[in-house]
Amino acid sequence: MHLVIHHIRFCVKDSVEFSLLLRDKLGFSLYGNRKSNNANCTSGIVLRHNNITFVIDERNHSANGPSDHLCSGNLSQNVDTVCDICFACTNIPSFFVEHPQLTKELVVAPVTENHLTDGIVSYAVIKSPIGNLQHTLIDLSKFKGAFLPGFETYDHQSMNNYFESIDHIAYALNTGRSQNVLKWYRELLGFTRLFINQDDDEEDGFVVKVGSKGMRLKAAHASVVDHCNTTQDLLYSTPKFVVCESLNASAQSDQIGLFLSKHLSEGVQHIAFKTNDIIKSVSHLQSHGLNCISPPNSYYLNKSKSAEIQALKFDKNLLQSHNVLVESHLRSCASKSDEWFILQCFTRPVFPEDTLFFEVIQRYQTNSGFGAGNITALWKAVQHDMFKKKC
Ligand SMILES: O=C(O)C(=O)Cc1ccc(O)cc1
Repeated sequence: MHLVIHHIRFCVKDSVEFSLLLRDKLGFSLYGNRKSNNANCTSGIVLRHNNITFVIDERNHSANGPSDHLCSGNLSQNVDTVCDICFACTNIPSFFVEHPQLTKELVVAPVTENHLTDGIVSYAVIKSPIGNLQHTLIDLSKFKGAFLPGFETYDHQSMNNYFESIDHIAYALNTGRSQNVLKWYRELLGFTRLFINQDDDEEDGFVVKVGSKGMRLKAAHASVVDHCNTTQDLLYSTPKFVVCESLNASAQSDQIGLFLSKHLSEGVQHIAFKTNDIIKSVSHLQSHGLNCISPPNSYYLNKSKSAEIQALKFDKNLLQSHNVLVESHLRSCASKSDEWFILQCFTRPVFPEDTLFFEVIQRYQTNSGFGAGNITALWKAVQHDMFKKKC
């Protein structure tokens, strides 16, 4: 099954406030709203930024949204959170036939076909293996309407261009759970393992260890189809997940443990936006008051990092003032084809519970992996940032 992320749905206490943050600080535009008979309804705000679409719903314990489950529901959340990652795909009925393991308990809404004036929409909703998160599968190949049935859309000329698409989504998991979560995505949605970098071991994943603390990371991506033109196209729109677990099951003293205790379950820890000009993107965040995490002081002072930055012909001061991390592989001679670099910057958490954060990533000649050095630097920076209040 070929999957593309259609939208990500959030469930928050105050949808207007979170939408304002996304609009003012991250440059999202208002694209639509869920139609409602209630004039005061603030749920179902649709925001767009290039190829990224978010739907913002409000937490609600008494009513769980319209009963048809079409990109709604799962609102009974105790904290602000990502509650649904919706995949556009085709052939949903055969997906269910091929996966008899999808028992009733795992299906939130069975395959439903809606015949509308704008065409036909088929969808189903399944529970993901992760905490409070569900996946909507939606087939819009026979739908000619704007966004989705049940939503009204607006013209949005003021489209910003700070981010192009979603590069990857990271999940925070309980210790020991990565293998089962990846197995679920492999067996049900046909994901394949993606190696984080050359130090990633098939079984053990990529381990970051600083002192007695650390985390284990593994990654996977959805299968790619062969009707795209280039490998670039293939990975561009393909969902990619990174799963992260603490090395220490009882730790609340690390960022994964702290996420789990504040989020009250496993869930989406960060969403990475791809850009082709990280300085422009981060300048926008900074000038609109969305702070990014500063790497440790020693990061830019390190001699080999300075040499790496110089070899890439980047301005070290500019990178430092924008809190941008750098990782590269440059060949000094012969073929330039295996040169690559990754530039990354991470925002502070955006929810009141200090859970979800965003990442901005710029890639050159690498579509998938993550630099070992950048991950370790981020781990140190986040540890410092999250726990300095407690010191
Ligand atoms: O580098 C990335 O973008 C990753 O996704 C890896 C990662 C995952 C979780 C962390 O807390 C820090 C880094």
